[in-house]
Amino acid sequence: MLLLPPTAPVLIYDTTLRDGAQGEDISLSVADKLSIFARLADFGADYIEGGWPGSNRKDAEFFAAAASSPAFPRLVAFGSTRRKSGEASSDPQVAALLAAGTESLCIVAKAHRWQVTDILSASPEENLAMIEDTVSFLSAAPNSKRVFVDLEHFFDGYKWDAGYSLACCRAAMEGGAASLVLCDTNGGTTPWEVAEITAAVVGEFPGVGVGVHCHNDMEMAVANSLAAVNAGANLVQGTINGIGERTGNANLVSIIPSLGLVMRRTLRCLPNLPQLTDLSRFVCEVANQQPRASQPFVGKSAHAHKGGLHVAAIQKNPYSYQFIDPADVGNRQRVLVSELSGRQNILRQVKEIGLGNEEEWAGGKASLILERVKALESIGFSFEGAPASVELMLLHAGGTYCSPFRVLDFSLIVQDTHLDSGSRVVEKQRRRFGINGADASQLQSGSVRATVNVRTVNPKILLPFPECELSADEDPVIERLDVSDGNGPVDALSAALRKGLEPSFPHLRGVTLKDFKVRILDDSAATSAAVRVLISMEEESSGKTWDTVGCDRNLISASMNALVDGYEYACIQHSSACALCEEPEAGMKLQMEKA
Ligand SMILES: CC(=O)SCCNC(=O)CCNC(=O)[C@H](O)C(C)(C)COP(=O)(O)OP(=O)(O)OC[C@H]1O[C@@H](n2cnc3c(N)ncnc32)[C@H](O)[C@@H]1OP(=O)(O)O
Ligand SMILES: CC(C)C(=O)C(=O)O
Repeated sequence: MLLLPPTAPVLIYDTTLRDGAQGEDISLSVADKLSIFARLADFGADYIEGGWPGSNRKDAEFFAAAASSPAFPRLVAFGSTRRKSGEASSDPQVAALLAAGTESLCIVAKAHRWQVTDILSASPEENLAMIEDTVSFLSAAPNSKRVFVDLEHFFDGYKWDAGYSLACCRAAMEGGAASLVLCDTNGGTTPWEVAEITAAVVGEFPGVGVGVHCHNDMEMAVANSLAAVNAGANLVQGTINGIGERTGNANLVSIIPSLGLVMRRTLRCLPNLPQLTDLSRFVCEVANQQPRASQPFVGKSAHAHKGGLHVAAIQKNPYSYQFIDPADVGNRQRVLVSELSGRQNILRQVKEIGLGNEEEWAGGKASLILERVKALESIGFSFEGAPASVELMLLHAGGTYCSPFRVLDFSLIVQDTHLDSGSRVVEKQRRRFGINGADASQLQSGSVRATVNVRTVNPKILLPFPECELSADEDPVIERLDVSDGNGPVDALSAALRKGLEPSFPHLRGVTLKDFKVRILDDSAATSAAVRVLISMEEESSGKTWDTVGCDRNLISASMNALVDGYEYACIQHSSACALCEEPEAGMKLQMEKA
């Protein structure tokens, strides 16, 4: 039987700054912690565990620095029970906890008989005394208003000796604990065990706040947290993106929308749910983690539809293949184009780009593009990671669009002149690194020079240049031959192409090549295999990024194709309006056709 009515509020207790920081490769500076704390407070987390002030200087400094924040009352300092055979009043770690000055404190206490005797090497009775003494000492301190007790190994302990684990709860309550937090410390408990045990604790301590803290070792941390709430828990501990010790903690980014949108529980942060995606990405950024595309709710792929049947259905009703509106969590629906697409995938893109003439597209053009996509994917292209290339393919097929430039030819010279005759090239190159002090700059050997011949629109006929009138000897289309050196072939080609384009499209100066990925498609064919190149570019001023694809047996040609798409997409991001014509694209087409 549930103690709390189904709509009862659930408290969100974030431990990103404490348990999250226990994740491998996560190291947060005081400034990082302060920035995450501020975001969590804005988002509406009820409690924010800031760290363990008795553990290290950085955590102690964090609490001192956070004291001036208006959200300080929601900050929780974490520590443990006093050491065995000591007193809470003289335990330095307990003192550090109080020195943090927070209204809320949290202590970890062992709640598994075997862990107490064999790991803590204390008697079961001593452990109970450690819990009660520490909680009552902390609760009696002038500023501390609430003490959470994290009952470590609780579920395993309950299965081992339920009477003892419940005695730990009782000791905490007698000390004055505000909430009993049941922990699946090793992450090996199933959701049905969590539900049964939580219900038993809720039944044993009616009216007492019961929380849950789960680890993800069986990938059950979210399910276990929700099961505990369903069984009567009213507080969930977890971290943003599920970072934490070993395989991580319960992921609040999944728990919060599940509680709010599916289980219909009242949450303080619910009105801010549309900030969830931003919050998740912000924490990734600060914690130096790559956002996971498949992350539920907030990942890039979380609402991306690929299968043709799915896309056809969501055009009729988005809920045919999604259970929430992505905007509820600050994310967006996406439709991918690939060999698994149907006509509706193409028509949806046509609509999104705003190509117009949708009837003509539905009447046959969409099928032609679909066939082209399938044919190209069968020889190695992949369009789902390159939506800008798809958009350009559609624009070109649209009939009114004309490329802002054309590459007429290009060449590359790769030269390494520092090689001794008779020495193997690789050995000579490796020797350059020396034994000590090799650094990345030494990875550059030889030189690369690219030449690109590009035809583009004379900048004089492009806005914002006012002089539309070209003199008789001026051509509306110019051809430029540009040469550039680079760190590698792609860098050199990219630089030479930009040189040719920048006079007509000055905004390209703010565009950078962000990522370059090469995939060998048939590795058994070794150097004769086809290669696929995916390129990401970013416009600094808007932060907009786009991805393009190229495929060829020749790595350089594949790269050049992806680069050309990337720069073409960049050129059309801003008005390249032709001053000779009201319609920019048609005007451009006219000029290019004249040439
Ligand atoms: C389940 C969890 O995630 S709990 C949080 C875990 N987080 C962390 O450990 C991060 C912060 N930790 C630290 O900075 C350090 O480990 C400290 C400061 C806490 C302890 O470091 P040290 O004082 O050097 O302890 P040391 O590494 O020698 O051993 C740990 C001690 O803690 C004791 N201990 C472990 N759990 C508890 C507990 N719940 N209550 C009291 N003491 C405990 C151990 O028995 C051991 O003491 P012993 O050697 O006397 O038996
Ligand atoms: C301290 C507690 C909450 C913990 O991290 C665990 O038991 O996993």
